[in-house]
Amino acid sequence: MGTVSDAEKKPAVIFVLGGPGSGKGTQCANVVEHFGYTHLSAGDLLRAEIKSGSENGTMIQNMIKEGKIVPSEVTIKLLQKAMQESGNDKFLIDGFPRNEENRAAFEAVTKIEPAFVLFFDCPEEEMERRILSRNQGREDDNIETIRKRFNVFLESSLPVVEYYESKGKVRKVDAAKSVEEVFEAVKAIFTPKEEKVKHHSYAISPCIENNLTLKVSLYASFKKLLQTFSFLIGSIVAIQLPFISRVLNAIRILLKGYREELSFSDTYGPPVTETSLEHNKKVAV
Ligand SMILES: Nc1ncnc2c1ncn2[C@@H]1O[C@H](COP(=O)(O)OP(=O)(O)OP(=O)(O)O)[C@@H](O)[C@H]1O
Ligand SMILES: Nc1ccn([C@@H]2O[C@H](COP(=O)(O)O)[C@@H](O)[C@H]2O)c(=O)n1
Repeated sequence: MGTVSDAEKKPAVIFVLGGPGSGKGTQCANVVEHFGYTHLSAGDLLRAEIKSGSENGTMIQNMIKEGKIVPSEVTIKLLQKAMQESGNDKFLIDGFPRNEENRAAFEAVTKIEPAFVLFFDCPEEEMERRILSRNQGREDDNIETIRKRFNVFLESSLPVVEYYESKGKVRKVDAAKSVEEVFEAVKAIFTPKEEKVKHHSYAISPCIENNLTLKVSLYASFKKLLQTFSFLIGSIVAIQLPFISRVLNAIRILLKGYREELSFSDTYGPPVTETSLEHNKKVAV
């Protein structure tokens, strides 16, 4: 079996989908910061194309104003160019594929299948509220175009989500919560299973982790040593207990004898020996 050279390796792609204003761009920025992906927003690339004064600029501008979907070949070329220029090999492709044509054309042209689809699920009223207070000067952030975009999302974009759902590739997030809460759910999706078990969801830098591991293993070794030492001392004391008590008893008897001898000589003069008794007898006679 042949090996795949670096040049042939396909980049990892995650499609980020959800209704207009569901928070795709906001969360992609967080994922970039934490997980090193490159964020490519199809909408941003199209808006940049208008600004660049390209021949497609006017057509794109009109489509965006109407909330319509720009032909796939235009968007896919912009995405491919941005991927090549990024120098990265893992991408969050935000707001794409917006319809079945986008999806089929991307797979046919790039031969890339997404690793998964990150889908932000948000009620329409919440999305509308967010877009109307976005204040980024976007031509399509007005109530008339917003309604059109919602219809396009329901009719053309949701079927793409359903397609990937049938392939088991959709990771759905409740996007109606706060930015922080949504990111907690997103983080859980991007954190590999073994990491979650290892760190209980904490992200510890490898340096701190190594340091901690070293300290923990040193402490464990020291504790083991201490346990072995006290076990040894305990065993010696237990085994030698009869001997030790005999020695102590002997010492006690010796001391007792010595004490008695001392008190005898103090009260009655020199200790009574056979010779002195004999001497006393002699003196008495
Ligand atoms: N969880 C959230 N709670 C409240 N406001 C949010 C939340 N997420 C994003 N926002 C705000 O809502 C607005 C839309 O968010 P964002 O631009 O990320 O959405 P989007 O899905 O990328 O939209 P679009 O598809 O229209 O580009 C922004 O002003 C953003 O600050
Ligand atoms: N695949 C796409 C993505 C976007 N568009 C057009 O851009 C508009 C804004 O998109 P956002 O993702 O920034 O909300 C969108 O309404 C479309 O007109 C597109 O054509 N194809």
